[in-house]
Amino acid sequence: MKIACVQMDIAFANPMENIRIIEKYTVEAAKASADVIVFPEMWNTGYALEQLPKLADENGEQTKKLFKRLAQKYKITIVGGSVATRKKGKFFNTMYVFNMEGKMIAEYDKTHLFQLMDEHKFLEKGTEDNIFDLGGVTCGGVICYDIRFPEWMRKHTLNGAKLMFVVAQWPKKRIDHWEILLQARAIENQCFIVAVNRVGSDPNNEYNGHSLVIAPWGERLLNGHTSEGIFYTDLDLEEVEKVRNTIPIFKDRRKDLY
Ligand SMILES: NC(=O)CCC(=O)C(=O)O
Repeated sequence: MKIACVQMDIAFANPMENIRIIEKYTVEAAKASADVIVFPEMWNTGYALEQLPKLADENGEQTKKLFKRLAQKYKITIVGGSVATRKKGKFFNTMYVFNMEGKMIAEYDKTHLFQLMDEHKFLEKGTEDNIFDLGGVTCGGVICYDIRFPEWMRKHTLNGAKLMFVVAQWPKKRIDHWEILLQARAIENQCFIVAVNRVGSDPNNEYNGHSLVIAPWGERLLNGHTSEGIFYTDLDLEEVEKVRNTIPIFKDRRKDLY
């Protein structure tokens, strides 16, 4: 599975410009024969939370139309980062996943809202997990702050996920937490993690990428460091079973105790 990780800058409060960037990177990934492309968190608006009433995507319609068209045209699966949406008058931070036939296979609202960036003042919490199938591989997807909740990632791996996608706008000042938490989540769940963060800045934060791909044994297969651009990785998903057979944590865990 060849995966394209898009470590992009995000134009603040400018969805049209961000759509242009998304399309540009999708063309580039298709030319490189990637199977899957992954975008960062809230790529349509950035953290322009106060402007959501005028900027949020109503029922995600604009994003869904875009992803359907791009997935079909370029024959690529889209793990769509996340976008600011409005549903029934409330705002959410929503991930959409489209397969290469252009069919939507997942919709997930971020479940843990990050108070330090004021999400709780503007957004609603999601209530469902996020499991989907990519060519016979069970995958999961979470958003940024969600990775601080090991129980949430564990729930996805207990439900079969062998590959977890993480999309983020994780600021530079806590980038060491990002790297350590992701590596721990991969090791403790014995799964692949593909984690995409943005670069650039907004009025409140600076972002320095460090998109990571981590193997189930914990090796870092890719680090986007600080550059803006697209990074590719090829995953051998059989690694998951090998690691799970070597140290069988899913068999050894004490369901009778916790
Ligand atoms: N956008 C986010 O959820 C940021 C999470 C974050 O920075 C953290 O430290 O956690």
